[in-house]
Amino acid sequence: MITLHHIKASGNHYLMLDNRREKRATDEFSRLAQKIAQDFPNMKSFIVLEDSTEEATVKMTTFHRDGTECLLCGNGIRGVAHFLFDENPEKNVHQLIETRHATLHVQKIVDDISDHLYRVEISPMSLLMETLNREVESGTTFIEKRLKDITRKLRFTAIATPTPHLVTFVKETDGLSIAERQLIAEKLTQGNRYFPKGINVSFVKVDEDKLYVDTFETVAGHTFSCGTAMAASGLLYSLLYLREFGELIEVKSAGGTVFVRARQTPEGQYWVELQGEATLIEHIVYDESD
Ligand SMILES: N[C@H](CCC[C@H](N)C(=O)O)C(=O)O
Repeated sequence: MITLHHIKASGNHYLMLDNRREKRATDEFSRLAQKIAQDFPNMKSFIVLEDSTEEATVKMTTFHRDGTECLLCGNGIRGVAHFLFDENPEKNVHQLIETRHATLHVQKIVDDISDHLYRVEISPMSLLMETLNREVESGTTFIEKRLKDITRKLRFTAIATPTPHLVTFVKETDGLSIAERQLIAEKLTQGNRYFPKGINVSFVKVDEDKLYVDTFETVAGHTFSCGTAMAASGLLYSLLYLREFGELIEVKSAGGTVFVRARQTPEGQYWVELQGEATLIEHIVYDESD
C-alpha cells in the first residue's frame, strides 16, 4: 500500500508519491509510473518527492505515463509547491525544489481571490540548439525558421525549458486548419528529420497581448496545457514581439489561465516566473497488487 496525492494544475491530473515517507527504491519509480498509469487513465504524469541532496526542501522527479523521465513539469511543480506549503504553512515566503537540471524557487502568492496560487521559477531556458541535445555547432539557434518538409505556412522557434519545445506564432492569415495543425503536430512530436527524437510543439495565437497556447507533447500528445510550453511561449513573445522583459503576460490554454513574466540574469541566462493555480484533490491509498 502506498499513498498517492492527487493534484490538479491547469487542467491536468498528477499523482504524487512522497518517498520521504514511503521509502521505495529509486529503480521502482519508472515501473510504478507505468502501473499507476494503467489504473488512472486521466493521470498525466507521476511525480516522486525525495529528500534533496542540496539545500532544497525536496527533490522532485517527474515520469511520463510510459515510465520515461520528464526533465521538468511546469504545472506539476506548482502542485508540489502546494503540497509543501500545505505541509509547512509557516514557510510562506518561498521554498526551493530540486529538479533534474536546477534547483528552483517556488512561492505561494497571497491573494484575496484564490488560496491556491503559486509562482514558480522555470529555468534554465535556452535558445541554444545544443541544449536540445542536438549535435550542432555550439552557439547555433533556431529562431523563426521554416521547416519546409513539414509545412510552408509557419515559422518555428526552438527552446529548451529545459524540456525541448518548438513554438510557432499563428496568424489568421496563415489559414491553418485544425486538421493541418494536427498533422504538423504529429510529424513534429514523433521523430522527424529535424528533431529525430520528436519535440513538443505549441501553436500560439496572440489577441490583445494575451497568448492562447495549444500544445502537443512528445509522450502525452495533445494536452489541456503544458506548463513549460506556456513559459516558453511567454518568453518568446517577450523576446521576439514585445522586445522587452518584465511584463506580466496572460497565457491561456484549454486548462485555464496562467501568467508568465520573462526574465534574464545579468549573465544573459533566460528564465521565467510562471504563476498559476494548483489544487490538492485527494489522498489515495493505492494497492499496486490489485
Ligand atoms: N508537461 C510538461 C512538459 C513535458 C514535456 C514532455 N513531452 C517532455 O518533453 O518531457 C510541463 O507541463 O511542463
